[in-house]
Amino acid sequence: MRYLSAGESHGPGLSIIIDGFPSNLPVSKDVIDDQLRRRQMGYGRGFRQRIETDTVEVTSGIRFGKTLGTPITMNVANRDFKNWTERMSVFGDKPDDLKEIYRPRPGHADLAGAIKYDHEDIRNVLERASARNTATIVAAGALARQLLGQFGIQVTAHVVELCDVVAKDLPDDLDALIEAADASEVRCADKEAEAQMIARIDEAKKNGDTVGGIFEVIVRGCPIGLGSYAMPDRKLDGRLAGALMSVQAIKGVEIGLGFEAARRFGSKVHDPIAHNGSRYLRSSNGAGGLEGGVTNGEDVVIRVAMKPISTLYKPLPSVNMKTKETELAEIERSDYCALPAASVVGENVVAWVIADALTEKLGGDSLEQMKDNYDQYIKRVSRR
Ligand SMILES: Cc1cc2nc3c(=O)[nH]c(=O)nc-3n(C[C@H](O)[C@H](O)[C@H](O)COP(=O)(O)O)c2cc1C
Ligand SMILES: C=C(O[C@@H]1CC(C(=O)O)=C[C@@H](OP(=O)(O)O)[C@H]1O)C(=O)O
Repeated sequence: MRYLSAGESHGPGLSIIIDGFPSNLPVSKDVIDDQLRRRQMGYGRGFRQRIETDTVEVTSGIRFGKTLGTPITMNVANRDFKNWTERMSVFGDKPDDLKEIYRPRPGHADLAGAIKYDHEDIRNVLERASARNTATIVAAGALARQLLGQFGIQVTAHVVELCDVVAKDLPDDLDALIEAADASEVRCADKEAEAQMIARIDEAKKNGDTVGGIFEVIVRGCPIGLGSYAMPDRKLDGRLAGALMSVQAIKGVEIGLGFEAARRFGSKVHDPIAHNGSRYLRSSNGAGGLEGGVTNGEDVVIRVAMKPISTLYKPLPSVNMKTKETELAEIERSDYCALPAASVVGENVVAWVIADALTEKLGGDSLEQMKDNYDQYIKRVSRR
């Protein structure tokens, strides 16, 4: 499966075209819209989310609520465009009084993008570099989740650290963990930590500053054998890390114990193998469900680090690219913290990659063929 996405943050809208999705999968617009709604939420978001109420418009690839196996086109409108019609006009003339951006914001694509694409007005860079684009990625992930649901695979995420606040008291049971995260304004299942996290966001806002943090994505129900060790680009750990790292502001991905594994002896890292009479299982999951780039039947567990939002209301020094004078960086309307939203993006990105690996494993033309092949495969697995 693959996709191409397009769209500027304050242009008319965003689009995504998905290719390779199997046919005959019942899909619901409500499920997609619900994921889009979740992506907009979270304490610390800026004013933009009060303007937008994201919903998807599907213009190809689905008929009578089922996928056709042909390219699926999904569009998400930018409600804010009505406030930008002249400044973001597609074919109109540039307004004489247009305020252009010349002072790149550290942490953004502004400087490198303006030089790379020969843009004077940095808006030409930031419009596409913006994380607004994650709305379409989430829409694709929301379709993928519906495919995964047919095979009992569930993808969830929750916030484990925000700035220097660490969630400690987390429920062991996954359903309870997710219920608590869903009820939290910062998607953190530890109530005490949640209050401190909210305080950190308030502190950042008060100081014209921003915060990031870490979220964890958990995939339950993955069969053993997704991905492959045979070629580097088929390794599922690399594909997951690559997809997550391509999300705006994501700067680190750990699978299982991740960096902690490097600090321990092997005997305290690797997961002993047992058999309970019907299947192989592990007494620990330091590998995070992936060995050799292949799922091993345990939960896939990934931790993802997001840097603090780059636009600072109390800006850092920059350079005016017109005059080369030292000036403060541009201020663009901005979030203070988008970690809860990023965790929803992460969930959906992971859902996409796992669905891609599943269609690869099972043959992805129709849901029926996938199901037949899944049943056969699971039978074979149970005989090993
Ligand atoms: C959901 C989400 C919302 C974001 N909101 C903002 C924002 O309001 N202001 C901002 O400066 N950066 C925001 N970012 C981060 C920037 O888009 C990102 O840092 C920038 O494009 C540079 O890319 P890089 O951090 O991946 O290098 C957001 C990121 C995500 C995932
Ligand atoms: C629009 C979204 O996020 C935007 C991501 C973003 C950035 O620089 O990445 C900057 C802000 O844009 P604006 O200046 O329009 O408020 C965020 O609001 C969204 O997530 O829907």
